[in-house]
Amino acid sequence: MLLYSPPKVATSIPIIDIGDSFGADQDAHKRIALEMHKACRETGFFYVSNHGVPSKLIDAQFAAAKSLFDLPLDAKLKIHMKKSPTSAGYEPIGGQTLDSQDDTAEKAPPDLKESFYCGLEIEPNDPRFPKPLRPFGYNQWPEIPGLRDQFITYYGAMTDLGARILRLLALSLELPSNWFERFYAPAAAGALRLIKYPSQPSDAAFNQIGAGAHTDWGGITILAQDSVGGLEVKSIAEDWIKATPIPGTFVINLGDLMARWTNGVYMSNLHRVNNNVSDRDRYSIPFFYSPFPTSVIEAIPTCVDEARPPLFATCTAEEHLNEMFRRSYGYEVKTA
Ligand SMILES: O=C(O)CCC(=O)C(=O)O
Ligand SMILES: [Fe+2]
Repeated sequence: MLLYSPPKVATSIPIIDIGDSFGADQDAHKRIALEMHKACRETGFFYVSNHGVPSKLIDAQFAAAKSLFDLPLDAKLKIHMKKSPTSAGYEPIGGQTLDSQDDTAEKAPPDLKESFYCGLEIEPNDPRFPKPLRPFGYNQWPEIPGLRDQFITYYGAMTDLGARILRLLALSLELPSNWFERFYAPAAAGALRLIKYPSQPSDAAFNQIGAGAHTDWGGITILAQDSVGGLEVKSIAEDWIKATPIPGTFVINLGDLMARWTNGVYMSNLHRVNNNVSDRDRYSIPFFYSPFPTSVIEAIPTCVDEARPPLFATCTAEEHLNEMFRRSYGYEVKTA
């Protein structure tokens, strides 16, 4: 059983080298898992280095992002996410208010960002998806040569890395390394997102920033960010810590479903993006690696005991994600 002790105040986000997870030495896997365990209790954020994703592939994904956002607005609006039954596509500036998770709080202004989502590219008659299901298929691609192939390759690299990190997280919770796999079958729910944050204008509304404070909703997030900076993470002492860009790393953070699985032992932490420090646009590429929508999420055995009864009600992955989508976009996803 994992003994619950109060988390420490973190002043920085650790860099965890996961290179040894590619080798066979199980003790090395456990050492990495222990580092993750600490980070997940302190902030729910860590960087990974030696992750195995080629820098060329990441650079090409940023180039693809730039070419997409450089399209004229009318070309982007033709692939608006509201036109896809799985909400894959383009989100214009002001389309989402991430600081909206508390349904009862005063509404924050919408985010100063534009974005694009794609899900898993599927064949038309894939028996796993008889009806539209987020985030599977119904992707809308802009007319940019090679863009779809680039996305599919990057998406594949992200699902491989996501599965690797989940195996380490399972070890970090004293579970067999394949423990999470059943929840990611018959397919992992991976949502690949591109975001462009304009430099915040001086006439932005009070409290209007690139992305308002929010937690991520799903399993884990794998974030590639450019060199501009602006991502900030809440510490337990209620300070905001900068997740400064570090070349060769991804930022990993845990979503709400991981907090539910771990009965709150691991943190799904608040974060926000503030692009008021530079006069440059900022680009980022989050990949949300979540369980299959119908997976039932409840506290895992190593995180519950008499002194720490389950904190969250049981839910399906889809119920939680759809509710959070509704709060931040102001409409319901109409998938099966
Ligand atoms: O752009 C970033 O650095 C973070 C984006 C983010 O938090 C999100 O899309 O959930
Ligand atoms: Fe986020």
